[in-house]
Amino acid sequence: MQIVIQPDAQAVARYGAAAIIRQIRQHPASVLGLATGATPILLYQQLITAYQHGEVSFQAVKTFNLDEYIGLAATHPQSYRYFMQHHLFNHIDIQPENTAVPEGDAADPLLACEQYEQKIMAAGGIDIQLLGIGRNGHIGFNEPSSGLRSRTRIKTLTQQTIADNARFFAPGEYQPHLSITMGIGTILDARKVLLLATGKAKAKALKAMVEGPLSASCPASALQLHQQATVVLDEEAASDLEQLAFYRHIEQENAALLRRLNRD
Ligand SMILES: N[C@@H]1[C@@H](O)[C@H](O)[C@@H](COP(=O)(O)O)O[C@@H]1O
Repeated sequence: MQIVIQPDAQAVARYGAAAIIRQIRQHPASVLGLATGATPILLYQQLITAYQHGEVSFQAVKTFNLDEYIGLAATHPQSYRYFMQHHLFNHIDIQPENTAVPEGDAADPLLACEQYEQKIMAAGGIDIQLLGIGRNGHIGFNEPSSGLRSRTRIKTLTQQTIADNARFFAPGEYQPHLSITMGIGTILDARKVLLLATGKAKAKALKAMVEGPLSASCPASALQLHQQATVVLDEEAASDLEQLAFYRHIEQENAALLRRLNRD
C-alpha cells in the first residue's frame, strides 16, 4: 500500500481528485467505483470545479457506487443514489445511464446483487475504486466478519455503523439496517484502489488496516492484498500509525524518482 499523508481534509480531497482526473485524462472511458459518506464530498466538489473549468469531461465515463441502503427509494434524500446525484452527477456531463448504484429498492434484492456484479463485468471491471472507511474498519458496507473474497450481496449494518450514520436521518425517522454492498472481492478486483480518510475518529481503523494483521475483523485490511492501493490521510487520521516517518520518507523518495524520470 502507498500511504500518502496530507496536511488537512482539503489537501486529501485535492490529491484524490487529481488521481481520478489523471485516470480519466489517460482513459476517457474510465470505469470509476465511487463512495458516499462525508469524506468524498470535498473530492466531488474538486471534480465539479475541474469539469466547470473544462479540465475534465465525464462524457465517456461509467460509474459504479459501492453500496446502497435497502428500503429507501432512490428519491429519498438519504439514499446513496440521491447523495450521488446531489453531490456529483447533477453537476457534471456524465450520461445518466452510465451511473450505476445498487438497487436498494429492488423487488428482488438478491437478484439485484447478481445483476450488479454482471454489470460491472460487462463494463470491463473498475479502473479505480474510491473508498472511505468506517470507524470499525468497514469499506462499503462490508462490516467486520465480512468474507475477504465476498461479492456484491446484502449485509446487515452494525449498531455502530447505524449510530455513525444516524446523523443523516431525522429523529424517529426509519433508518435502514440492511444494505447492498460490493463485496471485498469485488473491491479487490478493481485495478486501482484509492482510500481517503480524515479526522481523529478514523485513526484507530487506519492503524488496524495499515499496520494490523490481514483480518475479517478489519475488512479494510484486505487492501494489504491489493496490487495498487493508495491510502490518502490527513494528519489526524494518520496519528496512530507507528511507521509515520517511514511512510513520509517513501513519498519523498517516490517524488524524487518521478522527477528523475521526468514523470511528475
Ligand atoms: N457505506 C458508507 C461507507 O462507504 C463510508 O466509507 C462510511 C464512512 O463515511 P464517512 O466518510 O462519512 O466517515 O460510511 C458508510 O458506512
